[in-house]
Amino acid sequence: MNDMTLTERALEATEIKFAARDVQVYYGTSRAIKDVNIDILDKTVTAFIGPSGCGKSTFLRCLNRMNDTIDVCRVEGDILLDGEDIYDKKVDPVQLRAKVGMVFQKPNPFPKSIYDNVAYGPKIHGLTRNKAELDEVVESSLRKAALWNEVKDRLDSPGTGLSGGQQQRLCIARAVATSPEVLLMDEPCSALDPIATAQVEELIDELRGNFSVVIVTHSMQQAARVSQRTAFFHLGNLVELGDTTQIFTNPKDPRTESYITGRIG
Ligand SMILES: Nc1ncnc2c1ncn2[C@@H]1O[C@H](COP(=O)(O)OP(=O)(O)OP(=O)(O)O)[C@@H](O)[C@H]1O
Repeated sequence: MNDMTLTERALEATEIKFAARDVQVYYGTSRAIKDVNIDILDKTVTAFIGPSGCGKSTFLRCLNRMNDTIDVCRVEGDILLDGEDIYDKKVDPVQLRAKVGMVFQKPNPFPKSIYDNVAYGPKIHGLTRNKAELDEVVESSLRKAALWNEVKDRLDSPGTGLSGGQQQRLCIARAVATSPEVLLMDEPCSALDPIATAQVEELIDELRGNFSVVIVTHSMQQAARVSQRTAFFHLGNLVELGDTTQIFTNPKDPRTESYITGRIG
C-alpha cells in the first residue's frame, strides 16, 4: 500500500472524487490553510464548518482553482480530482471550472436574460450542437434547479429581475448546465429567506444523486440537515472529518465539541 503513488491510491478507492494531500494556502506570507488532508466522496454532500476566518472558503476555492484569481494567493500540496492533479500545468482552469461548478454566497446572475444565463456555459464550452439541444439543456438545468415552472413563460426577462431565492436557483441552474461532476457552494443560503433556503436545501439533496456537493455553511443546523459528511476547520487546520451525525453527536476532538456546543465561534 505504501509503495503505491498518491494517484494509484486515489483511483483504487473509486468513490473518492477529490483527494487533497498536505495542502497549504498562503496569502503573501500568511498561511491560511495548514497541512490539510481530506478525501471528498462522490454523490455525497460534505459540509465545511468552523468559526469565521478559519479557512473554509479558502480551501473550497482550491478545489476549482478560484484562488488562481487572487494575486497574493499560493497553493501548495496535491489536489487530485479522479486521480488527476488539478494544478498540473496541462489543466485549463476554465475547463476545470466547468467540471467543478461553484455557487457563491450572493446570487450573481449575469446581466442577461434568464435563458442566456443558463445557456452561457454550454455555449462557451461547445456542449451543444444546435439551438434545439441548447433549449433542452436550459430547460433541464432549470428543472434540476427547481425553477422551470416559475420562469418558463419569461425566459427572455433579465435574470436580475428575479427574487433573491430565484436568482440563487438560477445560479445553481447555470452551474449545473455544464454537467459538472462537483458543485461547490459557498454559503449559498446566507442571502435567502427561510422558504428559499428550504427550497435550495431540498435541491442540494436531489443534486447529490448526480454530483459530489461541498457546501460551506455557518449554520450547523443546515450542515446537519443537508450533509452526510462534515469537516470542521479551526485556525486553518482541518480538525475533524466524519459522518455528520458522528460530528454533531460524538465529536472526537475537544475543539469540535467546543464549536458545536457554542463555546467557540
Ligand atoms: N484575498 C485575501 N487576501 C488576504 N487574506 C485573505 C484573503 N481571503 C481570505 N484571507 C484570510 O485567510 C483566512 C481564511 O479566510 P476564509 O475567508 O477562507 O475563512 P472562512 O472560514 O471562509 O471565513 P468566513 O466564515 O468568515 O467566510 C482569514 O484570515 C482571511 O483574513
